[in-house]
Amino acid sequence: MTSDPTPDIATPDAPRTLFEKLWDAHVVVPETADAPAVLYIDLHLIHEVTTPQAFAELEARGLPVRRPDRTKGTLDHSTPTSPPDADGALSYYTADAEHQVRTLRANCARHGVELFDFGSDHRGIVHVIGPELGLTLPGSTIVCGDSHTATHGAFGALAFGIGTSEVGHVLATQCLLQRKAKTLAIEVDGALGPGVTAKDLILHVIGAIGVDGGTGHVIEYRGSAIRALSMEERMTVCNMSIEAGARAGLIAPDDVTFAWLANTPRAPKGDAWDAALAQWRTLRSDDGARFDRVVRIDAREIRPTVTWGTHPGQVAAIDARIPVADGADAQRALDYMRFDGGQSLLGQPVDVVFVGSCTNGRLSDMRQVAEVLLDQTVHPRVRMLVVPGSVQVKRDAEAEGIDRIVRAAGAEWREPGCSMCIAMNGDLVGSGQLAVSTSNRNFEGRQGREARTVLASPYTAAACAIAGHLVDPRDFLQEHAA
Ligand SMILES: CC(C)[C@H](C(=O)O)[C@@H](O)C(=O)O
Ligand code: SF4
Repeated sequence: MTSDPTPDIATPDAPRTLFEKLWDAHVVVPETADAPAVLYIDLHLIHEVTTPQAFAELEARGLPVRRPDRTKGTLDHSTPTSPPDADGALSYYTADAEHQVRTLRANCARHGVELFDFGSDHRGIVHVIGPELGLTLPGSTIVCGDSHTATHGAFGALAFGIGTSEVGHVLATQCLLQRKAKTLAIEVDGALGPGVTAKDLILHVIGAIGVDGGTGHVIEYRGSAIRALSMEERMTVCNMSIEAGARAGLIAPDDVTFAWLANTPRAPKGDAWDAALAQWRTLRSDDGARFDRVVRIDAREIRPTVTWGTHPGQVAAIDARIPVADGADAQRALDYMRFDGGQSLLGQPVDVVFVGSCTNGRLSDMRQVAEVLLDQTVHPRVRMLVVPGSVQVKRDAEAEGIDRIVRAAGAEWREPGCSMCIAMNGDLVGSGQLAVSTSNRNFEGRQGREARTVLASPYTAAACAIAGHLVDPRDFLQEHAA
């Protein structure tokens, strides 16, 4: 990795970065020394966890939702991933979980907001359904009361995760108060090796820049390795921008983006599509545009990468040794993970494997898992859950027979939702158990009390499920191919 800061000089007609173009196009009132800018928001996505108080605030002030047509709701965090019983009843983990769901349903009905409820073909994790429906569009501003809203930046949308009080502001005004962020270009060049995925790339990047490496910045991912990624892989990368502390992540839209969007139900059609496309093609950083900071990464150096600690910056290549603690934080992480510095990651026993989440719960992730699980058996010690990110992902995967491959291997094929990524719905990792997880956070207790999380790619997760311990997915994929 190299890092060369560029001077912060801007003239009115200077070439602009993609972030600056998106920013300029949405400023309603420019920022001053005393006040942040007022930004117009094109799309507000909402879910059951961060909206009850926001709607209550609206009610208390007697305000309507300003743009119900630009607000879309889904149920994902607190939802069971087991199917309804014979009477159609769902088994919620807690009364609170059920209450959140009922509250969002009532709020959406009262304010005329479309909700992708149970029974809807469009329900799923908020960051999976926005893109797959074609709600997430290049050049737009998107907010959601959820930190992984950065995912939508993969389409060249400026997408911020916001807090509950901001959710209230956006519901009431369709605007957001924001200070302009700095820009960080992460240039990844070269080709990824076989068995090395977008997840490994982003874990490697966060390891290189640190969990606060993006603080105060909007990251634009650039370079030949990024251009070569599929749309779903780009979402995996942008999704984890927040884990590097960034306000948002961006990838300039290109033909890969446009081809993906052309197949979505709600993207513009006909003449509106042609007009949109012409505008979308201008959404790139101009040659010579200045970034506040540039970091360069060589994709050829990236190996399958996992976390060994308790934040997403504590990473190592799967075939490397766990680092020896270089301070109290690292030692605490090692103690929590019950790892010794200097040990090999390979061979560490695994109890649970979770495939899903807004990072890796899309069809291509399901396909990679099926590729590894085909004609194999999950190790008897391991509980493996495969949770599609949306109803559509589940249907598409089932149409390809992926559910049958998953079940035949002895893994569970569940209903869509956030599930074990955050364990709010009762899909928990047991105390002290080691989980290999395709999600994005490995904080203490994230997947259950004293649960130990190793973040990994779908290939790595599936290979570990079969082996019953941490393995290099490349060995597995090679054996398979042979
Ligand atoms: C529940 C929600 C507010 C939270 C977030 O903001 O990200 C969750 O999605 C997470 O991943 O931790
Ligand atoms: S899948 Fe996980 S990270 Fe994504 S929105 Fe749900 S809880 Fe948050």
